[in-house]
Amino acid sequence: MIIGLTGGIASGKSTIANMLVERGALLVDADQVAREVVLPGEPALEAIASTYGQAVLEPDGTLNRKALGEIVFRDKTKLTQLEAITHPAIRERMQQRIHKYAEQYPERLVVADVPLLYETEQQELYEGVMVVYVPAEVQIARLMARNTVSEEEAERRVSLQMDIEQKRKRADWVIDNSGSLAETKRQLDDFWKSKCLP
Ligand SMILES: CC(C)(COP(=O)(O)OP(=O)(O)OC[C@H]1O[C@@H](n2cnc3c(N)ncnc32)[C@H](O)[C@@H]1O)[C@@H](O)C(=O)NCCC(=O)NCCS
Ligand SMILES: Nc1ncnc2c1ncn2[C@@H]1O[C@H](COP(=O)(O)OP(=O)(O)OP(=O)(O)O)[C@@H](O)[C@H]1O
Repeated sequence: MIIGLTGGIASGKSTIANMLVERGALLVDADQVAREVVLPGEPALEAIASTYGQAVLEPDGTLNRKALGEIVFRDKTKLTQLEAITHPAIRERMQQRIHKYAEQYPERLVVADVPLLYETEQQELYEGVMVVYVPAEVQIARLMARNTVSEEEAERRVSLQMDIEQKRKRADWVIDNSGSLAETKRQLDDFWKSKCLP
């Protein structure tokens, strides 16, 4: 079984993905793949440097993610431009990895953590989509704490994605992560049992 895992920024996707891996799922993480396609030598990194300038590179030639984030999260046009550079390569690698896992381990759950799954209309690629839900104000508070950004910056990053209430409505399974981690784990146990996973 191959499922998509999504939610809003800082809603807890990685936290939930790790819990599913502890239970035996195999994970393919779009944020991780997004990091791989911009490693030195990759065509996407060259395109980024020529589009945004040398200031988005570290002295050793790797991507300065914070600098690029500050440019693109401030300007939707620039973010769309970055997505046009990176998304085709991310999507291709994700699909290769997902199908390799599914063929190699047909009895196991394969989870694709894709933050922009609904924004990029990828729901049809999966047998179902699990949405990690927290209200927007919790998202903003957790984002401020994790990334040490201002409330204004956190609100802006949240507003660049589809509203989390919309994602919740489209979900096949909703995990409410606004309570304790133990409560979240209990919901995942119920999901695991309902799918008769080993
Ligand atoms: C701008 C970049 C360099 C900032 O890197 P940084 O290390 O600070 O953040 P990180 O990659 O860990 O992303 C954190 C979160 O930001 C959000 N986010 C990332 N990219 C986007 C985007 N294009 N649109 C909206 N939200 C986004 C996601 O919720 C993601 O989980 C990076 O996010 C990036 O390369 N984004 C473009 C590729 C992309 O769309 N990735 C999303 C997964 S497909
Ligand atoms: N139930 C919870 N209670 C308190 N804090 C939590 C809970 N779940 C996650 N967190 C914290 O909230 C922050 C966001 O969680 P996480 O990094 O898993 O989100 P994410 O959806 O993967 O984020 P991103 O979209 O930015 O990749 C982290 O600092 C995490 O430790």
